[in-house]
Amino acid sequence: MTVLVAYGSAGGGTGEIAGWITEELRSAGLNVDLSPGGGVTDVGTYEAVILGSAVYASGWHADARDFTHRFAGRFTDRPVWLFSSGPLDTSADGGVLPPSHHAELALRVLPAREHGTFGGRMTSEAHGWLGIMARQLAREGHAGDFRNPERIRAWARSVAAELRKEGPAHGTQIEPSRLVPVDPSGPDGAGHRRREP
Ligand SMILES: Cc1cc2nc3c(=O)[nH]c(=O)nc-3n(C[C@H](O)[C@H](O)[C@H](O)COP(=O)(O)O)c2cc1C
Repeated sequence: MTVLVAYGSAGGGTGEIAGWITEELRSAGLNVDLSPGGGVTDVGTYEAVILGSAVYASGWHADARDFTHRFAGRFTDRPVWLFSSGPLDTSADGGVLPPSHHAELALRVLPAREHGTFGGRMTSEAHGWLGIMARQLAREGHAGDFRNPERIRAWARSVAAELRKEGPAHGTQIEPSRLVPVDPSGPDGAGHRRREP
């Protein structure tokens, strides 16, 4: 089974998380391609996808947003998992955090079966605008690495176990007729959304 791990990351912290997830999936015997979401042009060959993003100002990185819009409605018969990396504290390890509106949209339109939130990382060595913000956040006491590799790796192992148990033929089964168009001119217009029951 070939799995795509795609991500949006400005400072590299979320890219590293995607790398940890990739390692766990490969250890479980899965073939995995790892790529920034913006570089993915074709998802036809993948039997499952994990899409993750850093959170900035309560929203997803452009690479993850673009992936969502580009491939809306393409995973009705294949499983998708989502993750966000953001909080600069340990709140993500303390319970389920609500998804951002971009993650909420991706859950509906890809569609995806689950969204997990992991802590983020902000270091004052970041360059450019990130560095300026990071130094500001550091002054306010928010800088640090709040990612939890063990929790992230355990999450990836549970995804791998689900994939191996279900096999390639059993994805998130949503009939195309249950997808209805949304206004693509709207701020979150992405082609389709799941029809309300
Ligand atoms: C300007 C700025 C805004 C941020 N806004 C949020 C936010 O709204 N919610 C959140 O959970 N984390 C927020 N963060 C924290 C980032 O999501 C976190 O640092 C993340 O690990 C960055 O990932 P990256 O290194 O892959 O870009 C913000 C960080 C910066 C610098």
